[in-house]
Amino acid sequence: MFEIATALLIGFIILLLLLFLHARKQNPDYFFLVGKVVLITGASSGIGRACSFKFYRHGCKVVLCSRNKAELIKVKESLELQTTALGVKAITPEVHILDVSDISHVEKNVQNIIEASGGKIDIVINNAGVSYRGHVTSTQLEVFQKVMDVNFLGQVAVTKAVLPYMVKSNGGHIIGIGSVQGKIAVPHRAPYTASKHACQAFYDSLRSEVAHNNIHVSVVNPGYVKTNLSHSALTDDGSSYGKLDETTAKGLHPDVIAKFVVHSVILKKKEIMVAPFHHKLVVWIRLICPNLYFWLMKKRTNV
Ligand SMILES: NC(=O)C1=CN([C@@H]2O[C@H](COP(=O)(O)OP(=O)(O)OC[C@H]3O[C@@H](n4cnc5c(N)ncnc54)[C@H](OP(=O)(O)O)[C@@H]3O)[C@@H](O)[C@H]2O)C=CC1
Ligand SMILES: CCCCCCCCCCCCCCCC(=O)OCC(=O)COP(=O)(O)O
Repeated sequence: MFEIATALLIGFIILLLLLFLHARKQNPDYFFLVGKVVLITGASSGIGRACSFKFYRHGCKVVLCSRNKAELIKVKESLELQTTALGVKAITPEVHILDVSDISHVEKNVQNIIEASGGKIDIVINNAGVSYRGHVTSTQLEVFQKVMDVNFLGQVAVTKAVLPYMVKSNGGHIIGIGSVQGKIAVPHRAPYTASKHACQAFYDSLRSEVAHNNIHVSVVNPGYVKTNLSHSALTDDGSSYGKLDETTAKGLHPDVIAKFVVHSVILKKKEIMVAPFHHKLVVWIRLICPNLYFWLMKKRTNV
């Protein structure tokens, strides 16, 4: 009887210890971010803009990049009206024009941006992206090329530009903003979902290559988010779709995604999916029961 009670007590103490260690691991240390240099692509709108606010408020130096300088300046001005969290000193944001689809120049352009911001880079948020609405049969090949350039090769080129700096300083964090569509393909999104699947594979491959350099790689996969994404989506002939889809309008607030991006850095998460339960279920169905997934997707197809 005495031995059983002792064994139960020891078991209970071990359980408490494990719970304590787990809670410590999950407890975000926001001070970790203070003074870090964070480069954000697509910072003029939506998720990128929301990330700029979160990292700025945590005391980071945010380097805001996109093609639209006027919009970036507006983001910078709004940031400067903010107070920082944790009572830390704010660092003036920087604004730089960067077109991630200008593939042959992106590496050099990003290196110039890093040098102009002090020659140091701690965190990169590869967020710039464009979506698509159309049918494969009627879509010009140039549209596939454009979506892949912005969403995939753009992220690869920015990553390649920052890696030498991170290797040299023996640390860094690269975050790819993917999508649920990097896990499952849906109809009428062929180039978009292909680009997001490519990114997922790229980061999964890169993660193990750079781990020994103390460089962390996270992929954040959102479901629908209320941004301009459907508006600027490309169509079959390369023109913009120009509409706010109902799915987008009813999507999550970009701040929610930005909060998970911050957590992915602080908690060094390899992958986070920020989506409703039924989206996560379809990802599992694709793995476990592919024929059910094929049937579900056929039902979603407008022909
Ligand atoms: N909204 C959603 O439902 C979801 C979005 N995502 C992903 O989130 C990311 C951000 O999109 P989101 O905020 O929703 O959409 P927005 O359209 O609001 O923002 C897209 C951003 O990307 C920038 N961008 C587009 N093309 C280029 C380019 N060639 N070079 C540089 N920047 C570019 C735009 O800046 P500018 O025009 O100033 O250059 C803009 O800042 C994308 O990767 C998207 O795939 C993932 C899942 C769901
Ligand atoms: C047996 C039970 C099955 C439950 C079935 C539910 C069926 C729902 C299908 C859901 C498909 C998931 C789509 C997810 C799409 C998504 O969230 O993508 C995020 C984006 O990147 C959005 O970009 P877009 O340009 O497509 O707006």
